[in-house]
Amino acid sequence: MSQTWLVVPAAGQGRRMGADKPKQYLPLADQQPVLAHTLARLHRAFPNARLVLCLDVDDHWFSPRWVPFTDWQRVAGGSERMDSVLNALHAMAAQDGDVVLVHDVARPCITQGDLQALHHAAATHPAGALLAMPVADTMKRADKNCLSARTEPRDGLWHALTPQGFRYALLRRALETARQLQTLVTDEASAVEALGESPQLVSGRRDNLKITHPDDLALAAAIMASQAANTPDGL
Ligand SMILES: Nc1ccn([C@@H]2O[C@H](COP(=O)(O)OP(=O)(O)OP(=O)(O)O)[C@@H](O)[C@H]2O)c(=O)n1
Ligand SMILES: C[C@](O)(CO)[C@H](O)COP(=O)(O)O
Repeated sequence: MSQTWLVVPAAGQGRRMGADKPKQYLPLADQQPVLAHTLARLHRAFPNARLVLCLDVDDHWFSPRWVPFTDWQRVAGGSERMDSVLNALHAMAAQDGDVVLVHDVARPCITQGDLQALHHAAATHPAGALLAMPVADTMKRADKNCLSARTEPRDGLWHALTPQGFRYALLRRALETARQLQTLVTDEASAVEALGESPQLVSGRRDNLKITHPDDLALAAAIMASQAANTPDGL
């Protein structure tokens, strides 16, 4: 029986947020930090999973009281998100066939339904899977003066979200290859695609917000309040 692993990249500095601490430690609903909310949602879906938490080596905000998992470890983050994830993969005592879900700590609004749907797709599709949502807006290409140069075709365009899930051996090979080629990837699926594989797109909720800019905090809090009010069996 393969094990499920959760890798949570949480070593970012939150520069675009511009706060006095990394955004994963900013208070959200009931004043718990973003990190605590994200881990609670992951634990509700996968209470027996093994958690690998990527934290900056100089992180002095983290507290283990926010980790509900019994089986967890922390690893040092890297200079880029992909380095943090690869550090986690190198620290895991995983089997090649284990399922690894990678989820941004900055996405606390993730729901149980999306988590279970993604996990099933990652466990059944050989090239893995990622939550994503089809582009619904007209897409513009800006020039250097922030003028609209042209409209990009949006047919078949999706926003990549997280979690993204893969068998351990495939994900480790993909990220190690990206590093060897000095290719900077901003998500795991990019590295897997570069191997010639095609991960499954799993249509996810549009409220799976990545907290990035200052106004995202109030938006995330509003989403979580709405989810709590409209999901009788919990989130
Ligand atoms: N070296 C890094 C950079 C990012 N992340 C994590 O990757 C996720 C997505 O990254 P992003 O939203 O860009 O977070 P930051 O890098 O913190 O934001 P910014 O780019 O504004 O500094 C976040 O959960 C972040 O903590 C990480 O673990 N290690
Ligand atoms: C992984 C990700 O959330 C998918 O959209 C995104 O690529 C993270 O990018 P960031 O620049 O590290 O926030």
